[in-house]
Amino acid sequence: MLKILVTDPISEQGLQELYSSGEFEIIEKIGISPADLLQTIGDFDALLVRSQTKVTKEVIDAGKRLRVIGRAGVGVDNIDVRAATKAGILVINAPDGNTITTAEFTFSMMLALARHIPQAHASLHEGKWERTRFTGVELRGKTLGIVGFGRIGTEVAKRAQAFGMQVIAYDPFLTSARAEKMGVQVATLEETIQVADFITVHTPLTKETRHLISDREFSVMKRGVKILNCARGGIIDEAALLRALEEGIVAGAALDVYEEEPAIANPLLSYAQVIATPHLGASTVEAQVNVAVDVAGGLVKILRGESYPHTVNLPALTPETRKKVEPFVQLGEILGSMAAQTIRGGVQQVQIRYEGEPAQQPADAMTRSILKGVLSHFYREEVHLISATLIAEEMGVEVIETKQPRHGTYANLIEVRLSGDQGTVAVAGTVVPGHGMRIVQIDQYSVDIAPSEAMVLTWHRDQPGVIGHVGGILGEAGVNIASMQVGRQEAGGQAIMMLGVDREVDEAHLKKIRDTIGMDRVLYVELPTS
Ligand SMILES: NC(=O)C1=CN([C@@H]2O[C@H](COP(=O)(O)OP(=O)(O)OC[C@H]3O[C@@H](n4cnc5c(N)ncnc54)[C@H](O)[C@@H]3O)[C@@H](O)[C@H]2O)C=CC1
Ligand SMILES: O=C(O)C(=O)COP(=O)(O)O
Repeated sequence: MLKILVTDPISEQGLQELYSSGEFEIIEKIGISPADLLQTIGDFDALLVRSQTKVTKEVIDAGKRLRVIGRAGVGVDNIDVRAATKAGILVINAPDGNTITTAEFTFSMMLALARHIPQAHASLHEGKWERTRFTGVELRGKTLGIVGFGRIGTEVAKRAQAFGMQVIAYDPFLTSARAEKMGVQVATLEETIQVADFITVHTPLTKETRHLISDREFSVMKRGVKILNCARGGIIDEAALLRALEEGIVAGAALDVYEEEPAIANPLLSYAQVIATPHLGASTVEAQVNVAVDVAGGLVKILRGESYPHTVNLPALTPETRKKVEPFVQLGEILGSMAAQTIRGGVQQVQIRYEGEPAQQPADAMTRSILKGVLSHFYREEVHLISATLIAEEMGVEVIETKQPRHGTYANLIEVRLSGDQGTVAVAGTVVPGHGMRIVQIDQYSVDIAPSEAMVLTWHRDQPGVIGHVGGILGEAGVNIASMQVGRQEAGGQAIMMLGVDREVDEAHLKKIRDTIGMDRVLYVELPTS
């Protein structure tokens, strides 16, 4: 039975999805220590976390059986996604379930910041009645700068507009058409933070967004600006925020997330102008049910071999697109594998040409599959669809894709051309509806043969008797020939023979074939046909 480890608090309703399927053994070890996690993870096929568990490279390396990591929420910065990708482990999340909750939370923080509610509450609890000390400001008429205009940023903008605020936003993916539709001004980061009275960040934490707001950015802000971070600790440089508070640039900050969590000894917490919560943005009953149900459903699907839309390290396809690309994904791996087994020496470049039908589809899944087929013959470890692109990049293999409309015999065609230190090889194939895959070209030779799990390829001079002779040797080896195809450019010239065989051919008999008169090269290849 597949085993799922749960290490952060996940809503019961989500876990119920897993338990009720009856297909998995579920072990809950909430708050497991990093050392225990390293000890334990090796027995599990899936890991389910929120933001507390740090899924480091060490954890991933120790997760020998791990196939999928599920994140009940949005941010995956607590997971070493690159290491997971390299290891062929799928990372999935649940980005839709906590958007409204987090937007509402951000807005609550903005109101609290504008009206000093936490400070006034604390003062009254201390027995003080300080009515003038906590005079605030209205949101109406103020400008809100939103950095990161994705799901949450967009919902925060809608709420701000309802409060009569002007919204200016910076997001590299925000088009002016969308901004206009939303009634939002699109701007650069600098413009956004320069004019805003309130600034809120809603990007993920990545290499690019770490310390996106630092000393330089604080220096251009309006004096007395109020700033919020309900996204991720580290997007705002905490040391720079401290300096900006000291200098009076920032009049107030609302923080839900910190560079280090739990943020027990964070110096920012000693500032009266800083209001702070312990990473509560997504903590509502509704959001926790939503994300847990979504991600648990995703784990079930992935472990059953089905698809789930929110894959972090593998582009997701709609069911219709998946149906269309699936045959080409299979063909791609076979072509890649065939090309890799026929090229002499190593591979430095993979050129892929999609023609006709596959050219109309997103190439990613097909390209990954081709790379898997190619790299599996050169890489020391197993190559997965998830890891193929990253491994090609790490091996320094250049990948070039081209797409073109149908212009020849075939309604669909994929050509894989490999180049390396000792030469080039090109293999092309097509999918014939109702008849399956066909290999239709090897280098300069046109052929037409169904790929089979085991094949013998010979390059020889076109002359009488070769086919019979090779057939005789295979017969002597007890190897049945299931299919055969010969290609040549001209009578008596160079030719190729491709034989689909029912089982492996041993080295001794391959050598006998090699010793046949006129034979240039003989290869036994195995293709990933199943
Ligand atoms: N405090 C909490 O409990 C919660 C925090 N979050 C955090 O909020 C983040 C955003 O969540 P969603 O809006 O759902 O994600 P999203 O993916 O819908 O939006 C993120 C946006 O940031 C933009 N972005 C990326 N790099 C950028 C850059 N360098 N500069 C400006 N914009 C950039 C993207 O284009 C995208 O539009 C999550 O990644 C997570 O870290 C999410 C939920 C709860
Ligand atoms: O979804 C996110 O990115 C969050 O930050 C929520 O984190 P949590 O699941 O509450 O630990």
